[in-house]
Amino acid sequence: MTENVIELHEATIMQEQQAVLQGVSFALEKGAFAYLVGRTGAGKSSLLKTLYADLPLQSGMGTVAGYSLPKLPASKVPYLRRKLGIVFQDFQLLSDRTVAENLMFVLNATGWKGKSQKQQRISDVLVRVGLSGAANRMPHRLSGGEQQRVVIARAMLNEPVLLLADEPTGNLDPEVSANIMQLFGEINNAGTAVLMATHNFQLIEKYPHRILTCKDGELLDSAQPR
Ligand SMILES: Nc1ncnc2c1ncn2[C@@H]1O[C@H](COP(=O)(O)OP(=O)(O)OP(=O)(O)O)[C@@H](O)[C@H]1O
Repeated sequence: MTENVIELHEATIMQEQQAVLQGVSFALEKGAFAYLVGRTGAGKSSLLKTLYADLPLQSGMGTVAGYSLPKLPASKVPYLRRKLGIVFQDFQLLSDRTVAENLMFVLNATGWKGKSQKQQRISDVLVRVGLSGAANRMPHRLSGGEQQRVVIARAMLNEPVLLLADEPTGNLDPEVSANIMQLFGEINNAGTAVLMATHNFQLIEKYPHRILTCKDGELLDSAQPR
């Protein structure tokens, strides 16, 4: 049986009291990779926010990582987020802490115990993103691409089943963007599903995957052409 990490059925994606997308139905299987595209304001970020329960799902059905979205109580949101890795365009690292301290902050906030286990996990994720030497550096001393790798390492701390990325290469030059895409590919090959919003069609051409398109208030799916 295939497991889906995302299932939406006839969902309406809302901002304030306005419907941004209607009749949204799609599933993303465990370990799959899909892009989310569409013009500015088409609803990509709103859809992602709904998936990580930053916006409520008020109409339609939806589950993410096994959590049912409609009426998800606020007390359950941290448990859902622990199953997800979330990566944004602007790096959002704590600027007054080292790379390792940024990662430790998340481990402490998500209930990890044991100093040596935590240090080991930090070391493992930094190796995975190719930054094993950066643990004691301050974020602003790193390049944009390196900072984004730290953000990806942070997103991987709790071994998410799903990585949600909103314009993760938006501020990076083409070569660094390609490196970040290769890293997403490795993470995906290791079994984490990825849903990535992007405007970068060169990357999509170079690394082809299923494409979900926000258009005219609907979500179109390259896997289900009309
Ligand atoms: N916080 C908010 N409050 C009210 N409306 C919002 C809010 N954020 C976005 N919107 C509106 O929701 C619609 C969808 O915006 P959204 O940010 O999801 O689009 P997007 O496809 O991610 O765009 P971009 O590519 O520019 O990031 C837009 O009409 C936008 O003006």
